[in-house]
Amino acid sequence: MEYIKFNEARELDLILLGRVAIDFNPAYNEQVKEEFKPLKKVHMFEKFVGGSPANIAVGVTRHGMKAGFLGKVSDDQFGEFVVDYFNEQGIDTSHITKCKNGEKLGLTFTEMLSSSESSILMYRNCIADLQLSVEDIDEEYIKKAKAILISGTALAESPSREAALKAVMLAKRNDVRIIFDIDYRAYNWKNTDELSIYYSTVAKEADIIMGSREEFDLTEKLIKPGMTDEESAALWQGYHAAIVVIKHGMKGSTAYTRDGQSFSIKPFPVEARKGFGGGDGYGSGFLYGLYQGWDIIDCLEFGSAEASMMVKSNNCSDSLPTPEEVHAFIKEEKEKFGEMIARV
Ligand SMILES: Nc1ncnc2c1ncn2[C@@H]1O[C@H](COP(=O)(O)OP(=O)(O)OP(=O)(O)O)[C@@H](O)[C@H]1O
Ligand SMILES: O=C(O)C[C@@H](O)[C@H](O)C(=O)CO
Repeated sequence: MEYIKFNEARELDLILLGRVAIDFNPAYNEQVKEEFKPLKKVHMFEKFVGGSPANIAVGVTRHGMKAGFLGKVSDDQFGEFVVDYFNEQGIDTSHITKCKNGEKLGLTFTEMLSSSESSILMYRNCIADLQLSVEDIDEEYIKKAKAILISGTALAESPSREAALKAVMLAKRNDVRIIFDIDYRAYNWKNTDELSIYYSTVAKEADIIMGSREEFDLTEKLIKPGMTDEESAALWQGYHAAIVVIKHGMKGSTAYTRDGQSFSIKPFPVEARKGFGGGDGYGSGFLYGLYQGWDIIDCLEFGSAEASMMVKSNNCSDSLPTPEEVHAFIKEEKEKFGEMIARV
């Protein structure tokens, strides 16, 4: 069954809007094998593009999809690094602009303490990505896409908040599907009422909503707190959502479709290096499957496999796999643990 229809005539599969940053992760390669350790003890870092929508842009592009990015970068070498990296990947950068008042890209230092403990130290003063403004949102560009993905981080502050809302409105009137990745990052928000106001505004317009249970709770705070997953899915499907994906970390995740069905998947067991990046692998893989017209359970399995591959890796962007690599990973895991390893 087809749950969502994309306008196939469109040149871009997906435009992603929002956060791009620089990740500094403890170096890990054959020459420099840094083990798990507190951040203060780390001597060498590797630099990567980071930020959830940026990572998903890389992920879907690795899968052969045509993506564009709508965002703001710093007018310095880190900004150039992002644009160069995106260009090398084949992401359309025509609508990435430079900040004019010295705002800087966020710097994220990841602490990897053990396979179940990781955290980030974030430098986000005078931040570039939240400078995206309504002038940057061009209707002609939005019209080129089958879908737009809004990262919830973009709603944290003006002027990015209005830019994201404008993009949603223009998508709506131009037959562009809206994907809302709630992408809650506490460091961006002043209070949870604001968060519920803006998240729910976009969720009401979205065709696909993806988030963790905690993220749905935050979104629903001013509507009806304490809902079950089934109640949340029904609420958003009462607006526009055709698919609502609710994640419960290691317990697994479920996609609720508008015809009242639900499909669940568990993570593939791996030795994780960090918790970050799982959601971006999941989103890239799930969306790829959806664009291929796969059954929802296959999209979920692919997303879950890609998530497991990403938590195992040392970064959230550069290691994003090709479809062949994800298929090979799934095959290997099934040979080891059985056909139903991730399926519920
Ligand atoms: N330790 C792990 N082992 C295997 N898979 C994992 C692990 N941690 C997370 N995942 C996978 O990653 C998915 C997304 O993880 P999580 O719920 O933490 O999302 P998130 O907070 O959106 O992640 P991100 O930091 O990338 O935004 C999970 O649903 C699961 O499939
Ligand atoms: O920005 C973060 O919260 C973590 C980043 O290191 C990472 O690139 C990411 O965005 C994961 O979703």
